[in-house]
Amino acid sequence: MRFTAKVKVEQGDASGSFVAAQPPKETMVELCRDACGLHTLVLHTKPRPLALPCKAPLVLYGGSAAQGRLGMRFLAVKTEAWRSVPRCVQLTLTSADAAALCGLRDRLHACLGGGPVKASGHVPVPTGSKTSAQPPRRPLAARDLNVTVSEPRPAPSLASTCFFGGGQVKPRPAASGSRPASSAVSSGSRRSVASRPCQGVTDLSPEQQRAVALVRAGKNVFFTGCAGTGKSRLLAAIMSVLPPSTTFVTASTGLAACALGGTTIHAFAGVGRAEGGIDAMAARAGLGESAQRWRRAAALIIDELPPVTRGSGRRAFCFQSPAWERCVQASVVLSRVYRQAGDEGFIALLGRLRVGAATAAELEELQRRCAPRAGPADAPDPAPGTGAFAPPPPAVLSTHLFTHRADVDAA
Ligand SMILES: Nc1ncnc2c1ncn2[C@@H]1O[C@H](COP(=O)(O)OP(=O)(O)OP(=O)(O)O)[C@@H](O)[C@H]1O
Repeated sequence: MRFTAKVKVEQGDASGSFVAAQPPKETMVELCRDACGLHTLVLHTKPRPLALPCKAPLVLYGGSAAQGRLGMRFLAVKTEAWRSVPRCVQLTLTSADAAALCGLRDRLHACLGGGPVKASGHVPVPTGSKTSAQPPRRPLAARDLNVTVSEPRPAPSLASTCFFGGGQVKPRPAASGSRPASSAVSSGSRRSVASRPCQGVTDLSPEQQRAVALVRAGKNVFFTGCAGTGKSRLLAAIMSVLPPSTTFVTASTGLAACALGGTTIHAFAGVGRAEGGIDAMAARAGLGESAQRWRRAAALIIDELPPVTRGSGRRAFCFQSPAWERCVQASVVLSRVYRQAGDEGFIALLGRLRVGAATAAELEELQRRCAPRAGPADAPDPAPGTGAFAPPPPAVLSTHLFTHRADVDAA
């Protein structure tokens, strides 16, 4: 098939970030087959045509084709015109001839082995091409996301980070030994690890170095430790040895993800709110861009692993799941406390707090050091937005940050 449309071409680099865009131009568009039977989309641009092989991975955005607009994204393209590196190419076709756009959409969808085209929204194309000589890739299946949670066992830790390398990681070469020329890490909180300088790995403690070595070896690693044991610092060191284009940094809550400059694990996985059971989640994860993320990921970092629950079920940590045993190949517990070094009593108290073993006297002592609240000590928290809220004198008017939309709505 052959027709004319206004075509906007955007090019991305190998990591999928767009680096160049050409404004929409009236262009002859042709869908043809090459000698091997592979469908190729040819844009008759000048000085030479651009031929894009219609094989996986290709994502169609066909919901607006009937309104005269069709989008598509080709990943890992090597073309005659751009010989050097694999590219991501995104096309936006607009045409008064909506029938032609719908026809092209349906042909592409069909020739890639797709099912019926949805009337609206993204049209994800299965990643196996019937016409390609390559064997089709296995779609993501429920077993890829098997996270069945078992009966809880005693929780070994609270704040923790998990790294999944899956053996495919190609780490950056080992650090040269000197610290990079950038500012030092601020102590205290897990503020923006992503924006922190590359830590280098030589000034790490032996246990931190062991974790980095395991990551370099492509193991799936879990690391944890009390407050101030250098988890954030270790995470920064791990991130500095991994290639950013294939490393995905996630956390279980939006707040923790923001601090890392990453996304929530749900957003990365493409499972929405993780509703509808494992098969439904796997189906959602296998669509469009989330499937591409899964396939591109050589390393996955998950920071903060709070206990989770399904409905009114009992809360359980992910390391209490049988899937944990299958996935995690090494655990590292950081034992040396750096931040509170020298205050053994406080370190011990933080350790007990972490496992819920602090005594009533210790909790009282901590309460005593908190800023005073307005009103009687046992009064319930005033509800914001009800007019009952009064800033506590002499007061620090605090900002409330919520990680869940429901809490914001309820606040
Ligand atoms: N190997 C190390 N050598 C010297 N100082 C270190 C080392 N590792 C961590 N630190 C310092 O210890 C302090 C606490 O580190 P970090 O914030 O990484 O701990 P954390 O375990 O993430 O703490 P929290 O659980 O409270 O978030 C920081 O000031 C950090 O620079």
